[in-house]
Amino acid sequence: MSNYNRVFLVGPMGAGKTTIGKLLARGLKLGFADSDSEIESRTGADIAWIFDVEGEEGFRDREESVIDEMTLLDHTVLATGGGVVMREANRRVLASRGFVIYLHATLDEQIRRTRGDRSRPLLNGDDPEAKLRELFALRDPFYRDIADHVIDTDSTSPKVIAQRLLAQLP
Ligand SMILES: Nc1ncnc2c1ncn2[C@@H]1O[C@H](COP(=O)(O)OP(=O)(O)O)[C@@H](O)[C@H]1O
Ligand SMILES: O=C(O)C1=C[C@@H](OP(=O)(O)O)[C@@H](O)[C@H](O)C1
Ligand SMILES: [Mg+2]
Repeated sequence: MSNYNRVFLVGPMGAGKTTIGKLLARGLKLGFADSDSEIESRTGADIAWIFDVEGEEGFRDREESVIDEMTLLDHTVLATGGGVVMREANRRVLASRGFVIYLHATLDEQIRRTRGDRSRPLLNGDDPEAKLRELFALRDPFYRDIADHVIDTDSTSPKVIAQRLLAQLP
């Protein structure tokens, strides 16, 4: 994989966007950014607080404006949040401004990797598994739609996935 200027990672919660993004950025000698971290630092509050006080729509408004800016950062691997594809404006800028990688994970693996983690407010309800299933059914077609490359993340470590991406990508 050479000559990548802007790489955008999309996929469901637990796919490893944040974890693999950092490793991939190092391998590509690019900077790393995460839209969720940027939203938190701009707001001065964590995502759970934003959902609590401003609701999901408040979070999505913040996300849309951060995505519009961050998709213009050169020499950067950008990890997005799993719900980024729910807004058409985000899909449009992601698809047109850089190389989009869909980190795919099966529902079982999403469940395993997010279990007990209270930092994802959408999974704090009574039935996080049903929620992940519902979100994945809705979002998977969008991830596929905007992806330039899809990689399965189920069966191996973030380090190996990053190495595979470095070797596989055109
Ligand atoms: N390929 C993988 N194999 C095992 N665990 C993983 C893998 N990718 C990520 N994880 C773990 O899953 C959790 C969620 O990863 P994270 O990078 O935050 O995902 P995302 O940003 O896509 O929601 C973390 O605890 C991380 O260490
Ligand atoms: O799927 C979603 O709607 C969300 C995913 C989270 O990011 P990760 O996919 O990095 O966990 C974060 O943006 C927020 O909790 C909402
Ligand atoms: Mg993340």
